[in-house]
Amino acid sequence: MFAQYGSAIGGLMLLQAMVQQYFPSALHDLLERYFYKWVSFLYPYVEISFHEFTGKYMERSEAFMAIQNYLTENATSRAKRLKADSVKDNRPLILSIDDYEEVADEYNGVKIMWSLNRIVPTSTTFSLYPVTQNPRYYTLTFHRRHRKLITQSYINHVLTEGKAIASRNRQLKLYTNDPQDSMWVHAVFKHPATFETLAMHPDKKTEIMNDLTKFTQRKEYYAKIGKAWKRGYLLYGPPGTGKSTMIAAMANFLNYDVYDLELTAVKDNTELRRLLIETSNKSIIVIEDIDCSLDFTGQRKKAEEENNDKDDDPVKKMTRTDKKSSKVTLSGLLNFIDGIWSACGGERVIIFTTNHVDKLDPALIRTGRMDKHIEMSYCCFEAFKILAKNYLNIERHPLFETISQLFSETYMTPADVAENLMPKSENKDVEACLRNLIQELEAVKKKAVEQAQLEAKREKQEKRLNWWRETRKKVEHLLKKEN
Ligand SMILES: Nc1ncnc2c1ncn2[C@@H]1O[C@H](COP(=O)(O)OP(=O)(O)OP(=O)(O)O)[C@@H](O)[C@H]1O
Ligand SMILES: [Mg+2]
Repeated sequence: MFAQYGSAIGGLMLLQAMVQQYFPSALHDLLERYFYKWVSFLYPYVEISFHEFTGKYMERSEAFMAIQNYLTENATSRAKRLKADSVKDNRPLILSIDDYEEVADEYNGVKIMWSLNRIVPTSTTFSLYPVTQNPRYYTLTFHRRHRKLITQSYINHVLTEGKAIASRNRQLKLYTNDPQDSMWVHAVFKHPATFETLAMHPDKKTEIMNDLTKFTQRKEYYAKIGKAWKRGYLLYGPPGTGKSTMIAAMANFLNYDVYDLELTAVKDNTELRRLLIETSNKSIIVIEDIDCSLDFTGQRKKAEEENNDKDDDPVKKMTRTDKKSSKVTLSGLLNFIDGIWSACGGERVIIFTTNHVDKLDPALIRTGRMDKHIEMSYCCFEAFKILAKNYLNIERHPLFETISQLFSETYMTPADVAENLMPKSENKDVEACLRNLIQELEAVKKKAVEQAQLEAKREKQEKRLNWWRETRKKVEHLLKKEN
């Protein structure tokens, strides 16, 4: 049908060229007007082009990329000529429709044609296009009676779907700020941690996952209340309880890039602002160990540091110098977090981690700044079961009862539990690993009991000493009185 219409249009084109050459201009204008009426009468199809490069500086068009993703996923199975794109990092081969190929799509029962074409230059001129080949463009063809549906709904559907596919398939990146030139440098982010493998009570895990999902779906809500589309998490807990693992699991869950911001490498607030502005949408900004990163606690810490200056330990000295040379302030950081992203739009998660939540300035952790405080604590039996599944591929075992009892009596970090569950040699079986853990748990429990006894003894001695001191004071007082 398209071919028949095409030859009819070709005939009309020839006629138009003859008219231009042989008829006077007044008549030629009149005929041209009718020409377009005939064309639209004979060819009831509407065509829309989406070019690969657009704008003054010929940037790659987002719409073009979204359409490419959409067609690759939805329509390539129906295309006859496909192009295989080279891929890195063992990712699956990407098949997209080849140049000058057409594919049909259907939307609400309406047939739509897509074709991929290239612009053929009329003369050899200097090209602004960043590729040596002729730039491509997609043409969308549909019957004019569906104009409203296509322009108001279908195109939007293709672009949204295409962007979602890109976000699903994109390679996550891990950025870190380079202390030399204070720029973000990145590597591919490939951390195997997921919420499934994270050892934590399932209820707590579900709560965090729901919180993240709700956040990603609330674009309109944040716009309505006039707040930046961001969410702040404070992860706190002893070393080895999975704070960094949780960040990786969040990044994999949300499919967000991670920006690991090393505050001690940031010179001043201006630099901090630039780094924060340069972060992309859909990203997690991480500031680890905030209590060690900066002089967050203000005056209280200064006094402490003056005392510490007498300390000659070279490592401690170096960290102190780092802290002093960085002029980033607590208020600067908080203002940026609140201010910049209100203007930047885009969804961002900011995560602070600390081992000592009690040492943080209340201004930093007050509600509104950090939306959710997550305690990463010692391993419980529920969390152990996840580690046992990860490391030993078991869901139950007769020794679980003993282990459950021990977890209710003592503390061990998930990192230590994981370490003890790991088979140390080839011939170690599941039971040997579990017995190894039991032995370690018992040793920790014994140590804790001994520690507690020692503490109790010390407390008792202290009390006795105090009683003697008091009594001596009283006796001395009485003797003085009598004299
Ligand atoms: N909750 C957990 N679930 C699964 N693995 C864990 C968990 N916690 C710790 N691990 C294991 O222990 C290792 C260390 O944990 P991680 O680095 O996440 O601890 P952390 O809380 O960030 O410690 P730090 O305070 O020292 O930075 C991880 O590589 C992981 O294998
Ligand atoms: Mg960590």
